[in-house]
Amino acid sequence: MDVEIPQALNPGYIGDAVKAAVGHVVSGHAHSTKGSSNASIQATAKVFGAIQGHWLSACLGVMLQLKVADALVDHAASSSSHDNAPAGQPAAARGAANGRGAAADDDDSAGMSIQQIAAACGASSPTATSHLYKVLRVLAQHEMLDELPGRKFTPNAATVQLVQGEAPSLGHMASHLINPPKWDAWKVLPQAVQQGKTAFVLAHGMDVYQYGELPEQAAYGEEFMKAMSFFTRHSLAGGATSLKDAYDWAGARVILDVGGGRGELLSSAMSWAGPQAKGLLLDRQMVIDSIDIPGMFEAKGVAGAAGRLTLMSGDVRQPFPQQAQQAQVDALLMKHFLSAFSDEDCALILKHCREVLAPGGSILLLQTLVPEAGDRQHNTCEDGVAPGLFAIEILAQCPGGAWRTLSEWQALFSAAGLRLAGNTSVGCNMNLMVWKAQ
Ligand SMILES: C[S@@+](CC[C@H](N)C(=O)[O-])C[C@H]1O[C@@H](n2cnc3c(N)ncnc32)[C@H](O)[C@@H]1O
Repeated sequence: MDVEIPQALNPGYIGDAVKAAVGHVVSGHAHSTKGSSNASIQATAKVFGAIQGHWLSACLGVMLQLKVADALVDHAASSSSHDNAPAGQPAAARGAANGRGAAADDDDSAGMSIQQIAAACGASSPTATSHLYKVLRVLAQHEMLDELPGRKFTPNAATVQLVQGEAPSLGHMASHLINPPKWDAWKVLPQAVQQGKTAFVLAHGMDVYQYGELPEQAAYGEEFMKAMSFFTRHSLAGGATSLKDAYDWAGARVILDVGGGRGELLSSAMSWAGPQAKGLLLDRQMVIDSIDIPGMFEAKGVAGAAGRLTLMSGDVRQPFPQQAQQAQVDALLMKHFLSAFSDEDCALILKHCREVLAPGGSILLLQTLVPEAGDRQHNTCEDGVAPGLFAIEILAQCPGGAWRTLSEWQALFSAAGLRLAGNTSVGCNMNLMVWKAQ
């Protein structure tokens, strides 16, 4: 049924006086036409969208830091276990299934009241509860959770993903990306751009990896690693072609993952390559020390992983360790890794990569591609990742780094004597680029 919205309440309604004023400001003429005023309103809407994106991110930061998603999902799970609803079914869905409606106010299981949430999040003074309510209300308007009548909230599909538990999740990724140390960097972005510096270094006096190695930032470092493990698994999900099908893994006897994190990708590659494959992983010492071989490799069916795996610590700007030099690598993986380095460092790293490749071996570059200039169709990936914005996130954190366009990668690789032998979209935001010696 169509409902007529009174003009005064309709945000799309703009009175004639306002139209005239906007037309005057934009065109410099008092006699604005309808077309020009609409165009200017649309342009204004884009600017407000950009401004408000920053505020929405700050509100999401509140939800993450106060662990609101964890409280809501825990509450829904414990409510579910108290009645005969199917296990794991959220309270709201259960209310609907019972025929009482999800918004049953008197039913403690139909969502959590703002007072309960505030108490669980350490924000229980009346003013804090009122602040939190307003933040959660706007997050509900943006579908991060659902609001019910009576200032109650229930988890939805996004809330469930924002839980920051033991297993790597979108919650860890979101918290990592919008946590205070990163905000410090965004605050000084204008100066960093003007001075050609790295914003994170300007804000903290060190790069993001050095920061994560500080003993007092252990939780930050751990969250970063969980965020990366989540993003690897996520980026390769969905899409028309899977990474498993996009490459002849059976032909890879030796696989090296450079900057491979905790082995999320290498363990999958080894499981696809079969029981004869050997794996090597190169990363920083603190990452190598945190790798759980049974939990990551054996769990994915890489039988006898400990005997087939070589874990190496080192800095990729130095020649790779001896074990890699002797390995004759068939498939050298780099996922969301090379993008952290400047063009000069990339040239050095590619030289080191070439030194360990077997004749005929391939470099498998897995990156989210920034669209080429003028290509507006690929501004946003299927999962909402905007590669051009992520490019700035990396630019702000990693000296000289940025996500790049295909032609920018081609320039770097061809200068290193490598040619593009294949480029396939794999997963929801990822391309597999295969490079071979020219
Ligand atoms: C963005 S993460 C990507 C990890 C993994 N490839 C993935 O996609 O999940 C970058 C990785 O590079 C490692 N790294 C950063 N600088 C490095 C360096 N100079 N030498 C070796 N590893 C480095 C980090 O420890 C981290 O594990």
